[in-house]
Amino acid sequence: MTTLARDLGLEIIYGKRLVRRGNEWDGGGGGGGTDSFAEWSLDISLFSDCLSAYVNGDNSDIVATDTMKNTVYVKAKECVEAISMEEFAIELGRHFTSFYKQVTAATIKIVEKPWERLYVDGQPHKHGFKLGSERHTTEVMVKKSGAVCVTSGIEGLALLKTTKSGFEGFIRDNYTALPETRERMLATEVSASWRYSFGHLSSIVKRLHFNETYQNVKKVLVSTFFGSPHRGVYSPSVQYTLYDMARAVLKRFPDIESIHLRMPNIHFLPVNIRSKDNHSIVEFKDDVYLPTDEPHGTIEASLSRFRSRM
Ligand SMILES: O=c1[nH]c(=O)c2[nH]c(=O)[nH]c2[nH]1
Repeated sequence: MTTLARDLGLEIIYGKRLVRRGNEWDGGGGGGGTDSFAEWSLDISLFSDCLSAYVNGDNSDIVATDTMKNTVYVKAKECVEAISMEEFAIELGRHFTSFYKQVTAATIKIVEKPWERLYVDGQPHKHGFKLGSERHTTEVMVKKSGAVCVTSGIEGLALLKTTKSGFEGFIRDNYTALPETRERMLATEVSASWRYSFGHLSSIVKRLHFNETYQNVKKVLVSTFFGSPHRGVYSPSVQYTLYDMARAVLKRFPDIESIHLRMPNIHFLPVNIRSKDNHSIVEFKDDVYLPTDEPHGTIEASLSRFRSRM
């Protein structure tokens, strides 16, 4: 921030939201190879020394938001091979902060539309995709100094298990109606974001495998939530399971510094129906539930490698 901007209490950020790009990377061979495809929605924010535009109406230090949008397509065109969202965001941040003297930092957020390769009769289709569910996200900040902060994430990872979950021993008072149980359904929609430990563009020397790490983090989250296929794992609360999942990710991936998890507790209510004279019409026997979205519990936490004793 310039001195004048500080005196005015003004912090300047501007950018372009929801820039959408679809990219096909040809597998070669005139349609004979295996094509890749990605559809992304980008938000660009620039921290910039363009005070005069705000204070005097002088636009000479403004990078037009239309130019930001065009930059996305020019940089996309330059990517002749499939690239991860994280690497693309780093490249955009590097461009904005090094090309324009006014731009001190850039934040790029990207959400991927979950197109997945289609399988026909168990065979991966060379150029066919279908829409999946959970979304890969990233947020990258690049500063003019070369400092970089990369987070990746997942949204909408819906998980449900029919047993091996309970909730007991919580505070009971005059307002508590919830029965204790060692047998309930557990359903959630996980949102996770994790921060990588490298902090400077110069430390990014080799091609980074963000897509592979994304897939592997997802696997660790899912397998920790469910446990082994036959025995599963007992969850005494969403809180305990969330912490277990966060710990498993930090343990498995040394280049992840911290992780934030949000796991709503999506309730499936046991159905019990009684007549006016208290005769049971439907009695719940771990079978029929009323699925609900609202209200739901929200359980979240962040775990950081340096503050934990891992
Ligand atoms: O796993 C749970 N954690 C809670 O904090 C909570 N609160 C509640 O009503 N049910 C549950 N379940």
